[in-house]
Amino acid sequence: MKVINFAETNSVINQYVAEIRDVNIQGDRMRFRRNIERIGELMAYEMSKELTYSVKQVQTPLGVAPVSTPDDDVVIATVFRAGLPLHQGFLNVFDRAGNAFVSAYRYYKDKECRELDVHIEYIATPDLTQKTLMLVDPMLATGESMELAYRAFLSKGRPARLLIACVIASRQGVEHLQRLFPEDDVTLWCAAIDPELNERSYIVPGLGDAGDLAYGDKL
Ligand SMILES: O=P(O)(O)OC[C@H]1O[C@H](OP(=O)(O)OP(=O)(O)O)[C@H](O)[C@@H]1O
Ligand SMILES: O=c1cc[nH]c(=O)[nH]1
Ligand SMILES: [Mg+2]
Repeated sequence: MKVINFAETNSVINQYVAEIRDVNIQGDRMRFRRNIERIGELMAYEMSKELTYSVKQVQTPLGVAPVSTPDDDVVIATVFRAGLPLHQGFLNVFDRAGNAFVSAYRYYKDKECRELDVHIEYIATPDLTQKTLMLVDPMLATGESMELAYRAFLSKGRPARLLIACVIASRQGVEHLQRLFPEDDVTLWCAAIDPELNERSYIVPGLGDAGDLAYGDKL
């Protein structure tokens, strides 16, 4: 798997990442969601450069203009709930894309919250056969949710290409995906890679719980 980390490049993405991490700013839920959406828009733009293009002749009122546009049949796929603002950012760019969703939640098996399981309960997707699948989820912590989501989507057709995007990844999550995708035909785009997971499998320094920050506490 190839890894592209936008934190290694100077761009305005870093400003949005700073704001979603900042404990004094992230409490503004609308700003938090919109910042993730904006990161999605910018990532989608960068990822659009990796698609397959061909020249089409476009009839203008005054003549014919050759324009190189993407030919990929894109499906944007995400994981409820935290994935929704990132998904929207991608959809703002690839506005004709298909859309796929799974619900996955991290479930602690013990009272001390040390043993984690991920449950997938709901899936809604178009046929993914021969599609360019963009799997987007803001947090890549252990990597379990991303792997299970991918496996669930595979049961609905084998895509021609897989592109993965997240906002904050942990080193461990990246290594998890590298084991899952040893070939260079899959690329992971992320806005930062953090060094650690804590004992509850949260990314450190990370930003906290992305789903709660975007949509509020849950029981
Ligand atoms: O790599 P992992 O260890 O599997 O963790 C990553 C998952 O955690 C977040 O979802 P969460 O389970 O917090 O659900 P939520 O979106 O409902 O808050 C995030 O959106 C990922 O799906
Ligand atoms: O740090 C983390 C890990 C998983 N999910 C989150 O929202 N944050
Ligand atoms: Mg969460």
